[in-house]
Amino acid sequence: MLEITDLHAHYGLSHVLQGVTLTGAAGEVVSLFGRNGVGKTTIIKTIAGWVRPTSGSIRLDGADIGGRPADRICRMGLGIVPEDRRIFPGLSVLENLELGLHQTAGRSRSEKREALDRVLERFPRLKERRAQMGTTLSGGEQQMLAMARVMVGAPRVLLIDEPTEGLAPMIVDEIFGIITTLRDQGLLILLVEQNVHRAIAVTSRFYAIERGQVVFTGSAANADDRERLFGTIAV
Ligand SMILES: Nc1ncnc2c1ncn2[C@@H]1O[C@H](COP(=O)(O)OP(=O)(O)OP(=O)(O)O)[C@@H](O)[C@H]1O
Repeated sequence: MLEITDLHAHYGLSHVLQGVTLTGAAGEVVSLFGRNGVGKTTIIKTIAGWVRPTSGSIRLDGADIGGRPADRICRMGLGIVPEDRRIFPGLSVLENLELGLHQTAGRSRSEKREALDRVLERFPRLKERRAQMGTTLSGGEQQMLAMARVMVGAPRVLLIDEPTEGLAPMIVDEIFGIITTLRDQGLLILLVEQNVHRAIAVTSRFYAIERGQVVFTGSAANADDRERLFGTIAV
C-alpha cells in the first residue's frame, strides 16, 4: 500500500534523510522509533508532501506521490495528524472539522455531511463542544480534534506524529483505542510515538531510525526484535 524506497531529504545543506526504505500494508500499524532529532518527523512530513524529497520514491497503492503537493496527496487518501496539531485559531470545533471535508475528492455534499456526522458521533466530547473555539480546547481534546478532522476525509493511510505527547494517561488510553479501531477497520497507520511500550502493543512492524537511516526493522510480536529495539533506542 505504502512503499518508500531510498528516500533522501535535506533542510538546506543538512542531509536529514539518508536513504530510508520502508513499507506498510492495509490494516497494520507501522511505527518509527528513534531518539530525538533522528528524522522521524521529517519522514512523515516528506511522505505527506510538506518537505520535498531530494531523491527516492514514495508510492501509494502504486502511484508515485513523491514531491507532489500536500493537498493532492491528501485527496489521494493519505492523511496526516501533525505533532503540533494545527488547530486553526478563530474557528470553532465544527469549522475545524469542516476543513477536513476539503481533503477528499469525488464525494457528494450529502456524503460529506454523513462523514462529518459519523465523526461527531464517534467523538461525543467534540460534539458537545462543537461551537467552542478549537484553540480553547484542552490539549487532549485538541489532539482528538486533530485526529477527528483527518478522519472526516476518510483516508486509507494515516500518518500520526507523537499523538500522546504531554497528555494525561486516560487520554493516552483513548488515543491508543482510536488508533487500534482505525487499524482494525483496515487503515494503514504510520506512527511516531515516544511512548515505545504503549506503541509497540498496537504495532505489527517497526523501524528503528538513527541519523536519517533505518538501522533495523523488526516485528513487534518477536521478543528478540523488541529487545534489540530497546537496546538501540535505550528505553
Ligand atoms: N525546518 C527545519 N529546518 C532545518 N532543520 C530542521 C527542520 N526541521 C527539522 N530539522 C532538523 O532535522 C533533524 C531531524 O528532525 P526531525 O524533527 O525529523 O527529528 P525527529 O526524529 O522527529 O525528532 P523528535 O523526536 O525530537 O521530534 C534535526 O536535526 C532537526 O533539528
